[in-house]
Amino acid sequence: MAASDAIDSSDGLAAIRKQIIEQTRCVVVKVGTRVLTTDDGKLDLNRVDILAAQLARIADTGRHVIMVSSGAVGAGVAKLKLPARPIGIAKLQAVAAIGQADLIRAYEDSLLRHGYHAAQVLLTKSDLRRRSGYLHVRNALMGVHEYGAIAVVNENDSVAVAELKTTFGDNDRLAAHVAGLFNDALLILLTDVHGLYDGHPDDDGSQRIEMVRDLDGTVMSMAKDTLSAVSKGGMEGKLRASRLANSHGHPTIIGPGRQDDVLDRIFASESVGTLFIPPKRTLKGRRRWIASAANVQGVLHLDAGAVEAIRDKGRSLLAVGIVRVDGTFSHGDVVSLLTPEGEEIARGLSNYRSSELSLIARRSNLEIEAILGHRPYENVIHRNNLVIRMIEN
Ligand SMILES: Nc1ncnc2c1ncn2[C@@H]1O[C@H](COP(=O)(O)OP(=O)(O)O)[C@@H](O)[C@H]1O
Ligand SMILES: N[C@@H](CCC(=O)OP(=O)(O)O)C(=O)O
Repeated sequence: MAASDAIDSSDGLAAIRKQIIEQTRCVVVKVGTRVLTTDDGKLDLNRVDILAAQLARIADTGRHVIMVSSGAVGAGVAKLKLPARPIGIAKLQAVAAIGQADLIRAYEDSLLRHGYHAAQVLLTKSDLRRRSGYLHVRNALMGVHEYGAIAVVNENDSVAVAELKTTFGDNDRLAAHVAGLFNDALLILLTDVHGLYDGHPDDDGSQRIEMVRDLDGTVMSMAKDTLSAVSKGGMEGKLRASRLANSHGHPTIIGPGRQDDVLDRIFASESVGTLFIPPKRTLKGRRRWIASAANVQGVLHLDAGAVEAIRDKGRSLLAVGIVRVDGTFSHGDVVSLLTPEGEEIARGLSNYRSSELSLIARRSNLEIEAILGHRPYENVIHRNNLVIRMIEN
């Protein structure tokens, strides 16, 4: 059972926290560059040590613990004594590769003092796009846990060219995707503030929000980021990652990474950071992958009748309701479904490739065989392979 199935959000805050911790079997902790860097720009080995001790205590309870750690670029800049982060992608990639060695060594040294090995896992989003890659990453992370080690994940910066065009990728989001590989997971995003504030964190009147039940536009608008050279995602990125994790059924906590006992306190169910509670209805397994991890290969523009059929009546998608097909895709690829107004309402696995779909769009099932010479499927997307609305990028 996913944690969210049993969380009654009418309970008091303390009871909800307790219930979430009791139900958590897998913990994904993400720590940002700001938390891991000392004032003089070096990798903060003391902070790694403090976090490692707490990760080990959580792992001692039998839970599957995964650390997603930024800081490779920062560590590389410090090691090479560069005056600032380089600008060009190739140089950034090289600096990340050089700094990653220090980062993983710091985790290995610290975790080993508490009886755990660190396992370096470098991922790009494309590793999760194919269903087979998604399952392999999950199996590898399970294997690391079964060997009694703790995975330390970072984006594979030196090869993640697509994500790197303008900036480094976003580890908050990567962490939400990693949590999405498992059931009963809790995502913890550690940063340099105490959680989400209801105004700018530097304003005296701003208050920490303890719990968010519905991560809607009003909550999103609380992010007041002025992005720095050090971190790229900002609070908005953390909120998007929280919403993604929530859509998988995973509670998320944005908490203070520089508080020495932050993880111990979270696992003692204390009111630390901001807790985001998932909705009761969430996605599982393959449908979760379709909605958020898979690469979208094409777009189907639907007419109003098709929108009504799939959204309101729970039907499969038929060719007759497709007005236009964009993109080049194969049978089994994930496509995005748009309303006549251009709004994305669903994603699904197409039974037909794009060249076939362009020919049979707007046509009834009776005509398909005459056009294609065969009709392998009754529908273009079966309702079991269709995810309506609960889409997070
Ligand atoms: N409403 C808000 N509440 C708290 N922090 C906010 C808010 N809006 C923007 N921020 C900023 O978000 C920053 C944390 O995000 P980020 O810079 O990405 O950190 P990290 O390196 O830890 O990933 C904080 O330092 C803070 O200045
Ligand atoms: N992968 C990069 C960090 C990317 C990232 O998301 O950074 P941050 O916003 O500090 O969590 C690195 O290790 O430097």
